[in-house]
Parts: sequence; structure tokens; C-alpha cells
Amino acid sequence: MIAFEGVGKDVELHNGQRLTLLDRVDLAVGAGEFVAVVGRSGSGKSTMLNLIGLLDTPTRGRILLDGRDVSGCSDSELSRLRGQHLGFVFQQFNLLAKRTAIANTAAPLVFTTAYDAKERTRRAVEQLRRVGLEHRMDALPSTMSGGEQQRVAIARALVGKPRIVLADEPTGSLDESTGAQVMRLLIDEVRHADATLLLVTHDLDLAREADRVVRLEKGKVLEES
Ligand SMILES: Nc1ncnc2c1ncn2[C@@H]1O[C@H](COP(=O)(O)OP(=O)(O)OP(=O)(O)O)[C@@H](O)[C@H]1O
Repeated sequence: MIAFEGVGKDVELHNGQRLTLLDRVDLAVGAGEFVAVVGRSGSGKSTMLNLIGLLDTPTRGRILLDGRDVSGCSDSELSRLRGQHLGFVFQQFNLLAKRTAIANTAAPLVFTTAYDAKERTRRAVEQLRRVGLEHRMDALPSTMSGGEQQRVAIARALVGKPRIVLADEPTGSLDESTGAQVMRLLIDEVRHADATLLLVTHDLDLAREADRVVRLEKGKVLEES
């Protein structure tokens, strides 16, 4: 479903030097797979996830989505593909501060013309129930705990029924027990949705739960297991 062929990513530093963040990465991820991405801080995990999420473009190589090379896509096409196929959960939740849990959850649906406002709200309510937040539907993020905010973010990632969910250290801002609960919920919800999960994590116990583990070192895939 997603394939990397010789993907590399460089950035240019202020002094004009080029820095390689990712180098010659080949990867193929199939439908419904759970892939954990591990590696030291700075090894290129977030860079790889941002490329898979079509939030960034490679310097070299090709990224294929369902066999289609996305390198020729315009920004608006990439936005459309993201809206159609991808859901994101970040470490910092990234909720809209002035919007309620319902409005935050419904936000990705605004990009699809298929649903009117009533249907968007109905779907958001249903998804918030699934993550156990029926009692906090009208709450603003500032009045919610970190665990609750991340549940809203999970609901938002799944509300559009994406085929691929990308999660970058989603429990990194939570205490251990809340983090474990939120992670369980994320994995269960992604399975329930039959979606693919790509999870960046430092937690090796968690990585063992994945179908596959991709280990990065200095921008290269060191091993897969
Ligand atoms: N735009 C940029 N300019 C310069 N250096 C960058 C840029 N983006 C990322 N880097 C560097 O590239 C390396 C890889 O970054 P990346 O965020 O992908 O690592 P990571 O494995 O996700 O790290 P962490 O676990 O700490 O989040 C890091 O050393 C980072 O500082």
C-alpha cells in the first residue's frame, strides 16, 4: 500500500552544508499491518513518518501510495490524499485550543464534501464515544487532561476512516499509566478500523506488539524484524 524506493531526505543548513536525514530507505507496508519504527533520538524516525504522511517530500527516490508515485502531486493533491487516506496522532496532541472535543474530532471531515455539518457532528460523537469521552464532548482542550486530549486526537485521526494511521510518540507527553491506556486504545481502535498503523516509539515492549519493527540508525534502515 505504501512503498519507499531508495528514499533520501537532505536539508540545507544555514552555513550552506547539506545534511542527510534519511538515506536510501526501501520499505513496503501492506494493508492492515502494524509497523513500529524505533531508533535513537535523531535517527530520522520523524523525518520518515512525515514523508509517509505526505507532509514532506523526499530529496531522492520515490514514495508510492497504492502503486502511484506521489512525487508529481501538487500541494492540493497531497492535501486531498492526506485527507482521504491518512490519520495523524502526534506527541503534542495538536488540538485546536478554541474548539470543543466534538469540533476538533470533526475537523478532518470538513475537507470531504460528502458530509453536511449534521453528519460530521454525528460521526464525531460516535467516534468520541468509542474512545470513552461521551462525558466530555463539549469540553475545550484546556479543561481536559493530557490523556483525554490524546483520546480526542485519536478520535480525530480515525473519524474519517483512514486506511493508514501515523503516530509519532503519541504517549510521550503522558505519564506511564495514562500512556499505556492511551496506547492500548490507539492499537485497538486502529485494529477495529482495519487500518494500517505506523508507530514511532521508544518503547521496545510496545514495539514487540507490532507485526514488524523497523530500526533506523543515522537515517538508514538498520534492520527489520
Ligand atoms: N530542518 C532541519 N534542519 C536541520 N536538521 C534537521 C532538520 N530536521 C531534522 N533535523 C535533524 O535530523 C535528525 C533526524 O531528525 P528526526 O526528527 O527525524 O529524528 P527522530 O529519530 O524522530 O528523533 P526523536 O526521537 O528525538 O524525535 C536530527 O538530528 C534532527 O536534529
